[in-house]
Amino acid sequence: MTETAAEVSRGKGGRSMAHSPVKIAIERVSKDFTTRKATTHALQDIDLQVRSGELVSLIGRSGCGKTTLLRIMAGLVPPSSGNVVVGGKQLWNGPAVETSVIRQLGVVFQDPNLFPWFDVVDNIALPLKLRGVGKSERRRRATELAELVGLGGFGGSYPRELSGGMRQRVAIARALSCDPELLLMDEPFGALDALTRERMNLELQRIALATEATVVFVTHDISEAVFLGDRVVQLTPRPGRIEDISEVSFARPRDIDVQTTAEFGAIVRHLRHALEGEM
Ligand SMILES: Nc1ncnc2c1ncn2[C@@H]1O[C@H](COP(=O)(O)OP(=O)(O)OP(=O)(O)O)[C@@H](O)[C@H]1O
Repeated sequence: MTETAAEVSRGKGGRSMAHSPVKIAIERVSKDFTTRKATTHALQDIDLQVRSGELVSLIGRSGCGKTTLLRIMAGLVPPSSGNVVVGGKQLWNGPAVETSVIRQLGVVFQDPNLFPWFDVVDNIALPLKLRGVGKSERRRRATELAELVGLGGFGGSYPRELSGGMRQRVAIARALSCDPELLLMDEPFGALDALTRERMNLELQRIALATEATVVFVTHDISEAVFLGDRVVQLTPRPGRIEDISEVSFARPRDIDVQTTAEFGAIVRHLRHALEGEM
């Protein structure tokens, strides 16, 4: 972290996670993809701890391995080496995942992946259905979550009747339906226009504070990363290694106007220079 960014992160009176327990620990994780033609070294020796209730943004140039790292954390792609420990339990056992750990996770991708023939409530309730929760209880919970993500009154609407931002809210509510302790998000707002994205950033912050979820958030957008993150983790180009971790200590809830402050600008500039330095 540069001196400027370090100075910015001190003295803002933001929340400190130093004493919260570690929710997810990534320990010397490396990942190679081997195809018939070549081997791609996607990630190398990633060490990162995210504390309970913390919101960590993950940035880096295209192809540096952000999605791969998130998918390893989500139990979707096994690491080639290293460990992922969630709430003290090992996620990966060779290529197999520990299902009790997976149950602590909620995952949101850029594409909301909703079922077109289910209404909002049924889309949100799907993970509960898969876990055998009874119909009235899952509809009650899904309706509550629809309210939480600002979709009160849209429970009976179908995905085709919703805007992109509303669909993404459904995906977030669905990810929250099983009360995940850890929310993993891969460019969830990447396809939205700038204003909707700004609103969704505020919503996500509100939801994260309300649910006390720990969040890891992948984005290409430096301002979004700084606005949302307690820390911004930057990966190097392939193979992805941790290049920089910047602390962002603005108090929460953050107002969108924080982006106009000199301190915010200084952190964004620091990260932009670090990314440009990699070219
Ligand atoms: N299933 C796969 N098989 C082979 N190579 C893969 C596979 N998945 C990812 N890769 C390679 O791993 C590297 C990292 O990809 P990844 O999608 O994680 O990057 P990223 O940082 O998320 O990129 P972007 O910002 O463009 O989404 C890339 O070189 C990619 O081609």
